[in-house]
Amino acid sequence: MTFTQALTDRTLRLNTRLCVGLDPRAGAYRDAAHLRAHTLEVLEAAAPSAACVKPQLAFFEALGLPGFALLEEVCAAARTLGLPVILDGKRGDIGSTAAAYAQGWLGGPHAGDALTVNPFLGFGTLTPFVEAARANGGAVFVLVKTSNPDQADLQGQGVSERIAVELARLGAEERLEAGEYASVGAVVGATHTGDLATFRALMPRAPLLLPGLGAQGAKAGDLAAAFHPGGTGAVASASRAVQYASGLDVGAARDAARTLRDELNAALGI
Ligand SMILES: O=c1ccn([C@@H]2O[C@H](COP(=O)(O)O)[C@@H](O)[C@H]2O)c(=O)[nH]1
Repeated sequence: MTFTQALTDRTLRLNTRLCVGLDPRAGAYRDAAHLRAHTLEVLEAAAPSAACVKPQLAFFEALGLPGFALLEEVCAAARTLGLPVILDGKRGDIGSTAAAYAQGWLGGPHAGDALTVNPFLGFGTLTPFVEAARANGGAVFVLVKTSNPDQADLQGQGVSERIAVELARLGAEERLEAGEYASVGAVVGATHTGDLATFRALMPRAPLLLPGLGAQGAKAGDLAAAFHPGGTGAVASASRAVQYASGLDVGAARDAARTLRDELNAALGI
């Protein structure tokens, strides 16, 4: 089963459109062992409410070698829990270096099922990522319009729309059954509620990753336009609002994930 098939399958089977972000912040813990234990506990607690999990590579890289070991553990635990893994690395470079990133993060020892990718260096530089994703049954989520206010500095002037059109073109290369999604997805901030319908329409076969739920102010009730009827085609992501819902209380993380899942479903009338 490919990443997008697994994501749709879990979305419908568990009735959840929530992506749980894992951003383990070293400063929140006594030591590395505490960080490791809490991160794995949150993952397990939130999993029943999650369609997928999104470890943010920056927080693992910041830990040095033990961070890579923990990332492998997180990916293995996610697979045991049946959770597709989106690595949030926002990689992008000239083509030959992009190929190395793609090899490492979509096929290497720390590989996820999907990777976030930065298109700033040009559409041609997406090719190694797309090829690696397709070869491995994985996916890429390309930055189209990020959730942060500063995105307007560079992503205005129709730039996001141009990226979306290119992603739709790439997705159209794939032979898909009805209800299936392409291996080329898009990151669209959940904070841009007024734009969700436009991007959904521009990229009909692309899975959408909507970060910004919770801590960045986006509300589950405002995201319905990103989904197809039946509640497929998108996942909304929350990291701090789950992992640190109430300090390091794992029960609160479990409850927060449940609440966000239910709020997303309520917005869709599901
Ligand atoms: O447009 C984007 C793309 C990625 N992110 C990442 O998602 C999480 C958000 O964390 P919260 O705690 O839910 O705010 C974080 O890892 C970002 O790097 C994003 O926020 N916006």
